[in-house]
Amino acid sequence: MEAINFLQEILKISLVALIACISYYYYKYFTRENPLPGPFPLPFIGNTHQIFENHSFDTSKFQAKYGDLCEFYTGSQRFILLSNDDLIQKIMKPIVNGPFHNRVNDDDNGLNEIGLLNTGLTFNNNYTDWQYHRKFFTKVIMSPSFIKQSVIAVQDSFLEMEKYWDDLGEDTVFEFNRWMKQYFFDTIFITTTSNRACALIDYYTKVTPNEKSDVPESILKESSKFVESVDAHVYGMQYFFVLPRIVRNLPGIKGYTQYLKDRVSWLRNNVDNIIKSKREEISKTPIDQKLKSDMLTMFLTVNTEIDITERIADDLHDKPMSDKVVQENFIEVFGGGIDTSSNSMCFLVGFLENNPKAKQRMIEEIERVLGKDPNSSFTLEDLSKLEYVEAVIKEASRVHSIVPLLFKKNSVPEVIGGYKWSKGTYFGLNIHGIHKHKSYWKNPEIFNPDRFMDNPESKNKVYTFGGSLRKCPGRNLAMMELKATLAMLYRKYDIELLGPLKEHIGYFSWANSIENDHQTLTLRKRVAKVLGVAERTVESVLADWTRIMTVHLHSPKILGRPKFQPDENVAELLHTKILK
Ligand code: HEM
Repeated sequence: MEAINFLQEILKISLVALIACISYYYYKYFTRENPLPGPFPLPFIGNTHQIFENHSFDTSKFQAKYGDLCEFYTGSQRFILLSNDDLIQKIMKPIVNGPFHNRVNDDDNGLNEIGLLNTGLTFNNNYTDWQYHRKFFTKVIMSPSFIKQSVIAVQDSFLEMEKYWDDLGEDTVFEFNRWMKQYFFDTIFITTTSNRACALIDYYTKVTPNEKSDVPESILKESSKFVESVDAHVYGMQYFFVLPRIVRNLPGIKGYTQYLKDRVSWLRNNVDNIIKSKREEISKTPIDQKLKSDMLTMFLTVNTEIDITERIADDLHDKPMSDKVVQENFIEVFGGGIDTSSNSMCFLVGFLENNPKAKQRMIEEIERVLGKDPNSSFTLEDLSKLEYVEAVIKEASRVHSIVPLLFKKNSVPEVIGGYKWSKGTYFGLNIHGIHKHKSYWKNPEIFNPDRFMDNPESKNKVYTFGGSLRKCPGRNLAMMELKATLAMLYRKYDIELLGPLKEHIGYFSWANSIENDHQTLTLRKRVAKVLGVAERTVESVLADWTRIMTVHLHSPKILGRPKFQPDENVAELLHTKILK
């Protein structure tokens, strides 16, 4: 009897606590600053249940129902949704330490839980730290010399991928999204570390389980886990930011929350090992020998006696970077540069295959600028002449925004949309909605790259890479990679799309839409047997990769300088032996 009474008391107290929480939630809701139209939120979860659809974070329906200036809630966090260009102008201004510099609050519990707050770039609210890290990205990734070097890496990765495609044969059905993911992973890895990641060969061995690979299984497994963990990291950023703590810890969801945490922590440990290997490689390099100029070497040598960064450091940051800081920045490159580029390629192929005229015009430009021989190599200068290809990329990213929603918050009270907002208000910039807004775009639903050729000003209205000082630092690299990949694919292959890509839009689709979906196609070489020399080239490039196989993700055995410098070696192969 006593036990029942006790339980009844507990129940009563819980009920009172629940009613108090709900009352407080709605008290805050009904007394909120500048009430705007928007869906009515539920206690604890807000509108989270209305936002998720098909694994997507879809806010366009709010714009359709409530207009260009409206609101929604995730948990108790309110977001002001801005869906036209005029509303975001002030936020997108590049102002030093400006009022909209940060994306999240200093005390964001989700990002804190997964260790992403105030580290690296994306969620770093400490302006001086952010500025210092950003310098590396700007000086390295945006620099023409880095991009030039990357043009070679992209061509090498493509050659490797083609070799696998050739082996699979023309009637094979390809899951293009998966190939693209591995391809961009390998490309980014080699340009940032000078080492090979083996993601392509790992995927190839997965689709051909009966074939024996030269690469040890342990390395392939490691590579797989690395790719999976980068995915978890990108997805985790959004998951922990958007989902309220109470939802993350619900039975059934909690296990997944833990899985994401475990993967991110695996990634950190693994990157630490890569850093250690690189440190050792650097320390074993004779003083009179030039160090490689990859991004990781720059991070590790800054403010040391062997600094190769040409004084990137400043008075505020005159100490070498700790492994922890290097790790965070290094992971951001992967987080920012793989899904975005591979998803872009999938949408590009989807649009081009459904728009034969645009495709034809693009192929003509590629052949005119790069020459008719589909195997000839090209440079950054060549790529810069591909104006129509660039228009195609911009238009595809307009019709299907790769990052459809951006978050910004104000650090001081600000006026937006005619309302004064207290500091710490969250603004959701509905890029998808702005890219399709009828007031700015004629026939916005139609894929028409000509709009960028006829009216170059249109490009200023596209926010593929965001805006403000935080505009994507990987944009030059990404644009080069997309142009190069489109050129290599379309100068050689006829593509048959076997099914439409589902129209996922929304923030979560940034990482996962293509993962949940499958873009299947077949590839047929247009100029099938012209290869001759080049076919041997592919073989020799691969043979060299195999010889330098001791250079892999993080094995301590690789320490010391490999006999071959993969980048220089392949570059030499491509540019001296083959092209001359
Ligand atoms: C098609 C490819 C890409 C797209 C569409 C894309 C898009 C974006 C967008 C929209 C932002 C947010 C900007 C803002 O808040 O206004 C961003 C930020 C960022 N991107 Fe990219 N990106 C791409 C490729 C890359 C690559 C290749 C890298 C790295 C090598 C990269 C690294 C980053 C980083 C580190 C940030 C955070 C910058 C900061 O907060 O200062 N991205 N990107």
